[in-house]
Amino acid sequence: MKIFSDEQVYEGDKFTAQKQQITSIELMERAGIQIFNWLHLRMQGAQVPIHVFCGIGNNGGNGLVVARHLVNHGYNVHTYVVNFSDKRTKGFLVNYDLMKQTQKKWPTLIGPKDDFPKIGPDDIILDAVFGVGLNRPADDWVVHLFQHFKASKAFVLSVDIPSGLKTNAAPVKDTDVVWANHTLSFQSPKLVFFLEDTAKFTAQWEVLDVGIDPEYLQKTNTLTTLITKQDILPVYKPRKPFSHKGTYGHALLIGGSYGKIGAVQLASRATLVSGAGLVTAFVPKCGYLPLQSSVPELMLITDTNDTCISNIAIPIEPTVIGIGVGMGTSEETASAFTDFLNQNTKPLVIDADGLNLLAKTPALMEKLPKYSVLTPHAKELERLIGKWSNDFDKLDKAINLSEKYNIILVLKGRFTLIVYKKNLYINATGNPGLATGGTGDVLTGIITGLMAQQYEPLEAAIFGVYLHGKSADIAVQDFGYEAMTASRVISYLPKAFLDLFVKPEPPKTANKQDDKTTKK
Ligand SMILES: NC(=O)C1=CN([C@@H]2O[C@H](COP(=O)(O)OP(=O)(O)OC[C@H]3O[C@@H](n4cnc5c(N)ncnc54)[C@H](OP(=O)(O)O)[C@@H]3O)[C@@H](O)[C@H]2O)[C@H](O)CC1
Ligand SMILES: [K+]
Repeated sequence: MKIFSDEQVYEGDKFTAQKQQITSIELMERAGIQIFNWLHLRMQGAQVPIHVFCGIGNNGGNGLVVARHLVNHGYNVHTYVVNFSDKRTKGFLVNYDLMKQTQKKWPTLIGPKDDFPKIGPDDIILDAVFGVGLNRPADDWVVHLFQHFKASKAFVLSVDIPSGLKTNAAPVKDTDVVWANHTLSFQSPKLVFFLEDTAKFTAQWEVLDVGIDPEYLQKTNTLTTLITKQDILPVYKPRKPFSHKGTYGHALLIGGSYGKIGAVQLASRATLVSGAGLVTAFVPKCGYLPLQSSVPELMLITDTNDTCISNIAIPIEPTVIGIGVGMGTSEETASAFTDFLNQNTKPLVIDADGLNLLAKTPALMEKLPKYSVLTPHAKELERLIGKWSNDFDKLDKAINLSEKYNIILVLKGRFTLIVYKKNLYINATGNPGLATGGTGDVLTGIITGLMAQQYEPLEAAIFGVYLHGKSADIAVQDFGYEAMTASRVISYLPKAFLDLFVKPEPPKTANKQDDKTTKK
C-alpha cells in the first residue's frame, strides 16, 4: 500500500478535481461524509455530546462538514473554531457559512484568552484542528487546548492525523500533540503511525477512501510503502512442476560458537522451510553432532576450531551466504570474518555478530557486495550508525548508510522497516510474541532461503519479514504471546505461505431474506 507524501496528497486533490470536473469543496464534502458515516454507523443517533474542534484550514473544513451532517441528523453537537489564524481557507469559509445556515448560529470561536468548553469523560471530541498543513509549532494556548482534550478523558477521534503531529518530523514534546483514540486517515496511513516515538499518538487508525482519482493513485510512485499481501503476491515465485533441488539454490549459513549452535540450527531450519533447494551450514567442530542429528536435511562443513569459527574455507559454490548468527566476536573469528569478506563474491545476508564485527571495523563495510542485506536490531543498528535523536534522525542515518554502501537494511522492531536508499517499506505483521531469543536467527534463515531461490535481495527482505511476522501472527492464535518460541515461528511458516492464497472473506450480507431472493 502506497504511503503518499503531503505534496502528493495535495497534487492528488488537484488531479482529481481536474479529471473528475469537481471542485475542491466537493472533495472536502466527500471526505467529510465518509467521517460522518463512520460515526453515524457506530452511534446510531445516540445523544452523547460530540465536541467538534475545527481549525481554520481544510482540516477544519472537514470538521465543519462532519458537524453539519451530525446536526442534520439530530446529534448533540457543539462546534468550535480554534481561531489560531486569520488566514482561513476557501474550504473552511464555505463550510463555515453552511454551518451558520444549518444551525442558525455561528460556531463558537475560541481564541487565546477564552475559556475552554467543559468536556465530560463520556463525551466525544472530533479533532479537526490541524491536518497535514501544520508547518510550525502551535501556539501555547492551542497546545493547552490539546492538553484539555487529554485531561477530559473523552474519546478523541482525529481527522486525518492527530493535530500537532507532522507526517515527516518528530514533535518536540509529547504534549504538543493531540492523543487520539482513533484516527481516520485520508487515502493512506501516515508513516508516523508506525514509528516508535509517534505511534502512541493514535491508539488505532483506519484509512478512509476520500475518492482521489484511481489513475493518480496508480501512476504515482511513493518512497514509502506499507507491505500488504497485495504487495507480496506479485513478487511470489510459484514452484515449477519440472524442477529439482538445484532449481531452488544452495544456501550456506556461517555461524555458531560453543553454546550458540542453536542459532545456526534455527536459521538453517528456517532456510529449509522457506524453500531453499539445498542448505549447508559452516560451523565450529562442536556444532557437527548436534546439527547433524537434529536437522537431517542439513549438510555440514566444520571449521578446524572446536569452539569458534577461525578460518572460513568453503569447498562449495553457494547461491547466497547468511553469516553471523551465534558466531561470537572473538579475535580468531574477527580475523576469519575479515578474510572471508576480502575474498567473498557471493550475495550476503548479515546478522548478529556479523553486524557487530562490521561495527567494530567499519572499513569492512567497503567489502560488502552490492545489495547485501543487513538485519540489525536496535542495539546492533546503534553500533553501526551511532545514536539517533528521534525516529526521523534514525531513518536519515540508515538511508545514508544504505546509499553509501548500496545495501539493504532491515531495521527489526514492532514495525520492521526495510530501508533501501530513500525507499522505505513498513512491515505490519508480527506481534510481541516475537520478543524472544532466536526469532532473529529465524528471520536471517528465511531471507537467506528466499535469496537462494532467486528472489532479488530487496524482495527477499520484504517477503521475509512479512512471512516471519505472519507466521507469528498465526502461531499466536495457538500459543499466545508468552509461549511463542523461535522454533514455533518456523513450525508456522508453512501456514504463513498458505495464507498468501487465502482470499479475504466476502462481506456478510446484512439481510438474509435478500440473499434467498437472489438465489431463486
Ligand atoms: N486528499 C486528502 O487527503 C484531502 C484532505 N483534506 C484535508 O485537508 C487537510 C490539509 O489542509 P490544509 O488547509 O492544507 O492544512 P491544515 O488544515 O492542516 O492547516 C491550515 C493552515 O494552518 C496554518 N498553520 C500551520 N501550522 C500552524 C501553526 N502551528 N499555527 C498556526 N497556523 C498554522 C497553515 O497556513 P499558513 O499559511 O499560516 O502557513 C496551514 O495551511 C488534510 O489534513 C485533510 O484534513 C481535504 O479536505 C480534501 C482531501
Ligand atoms: K486533525
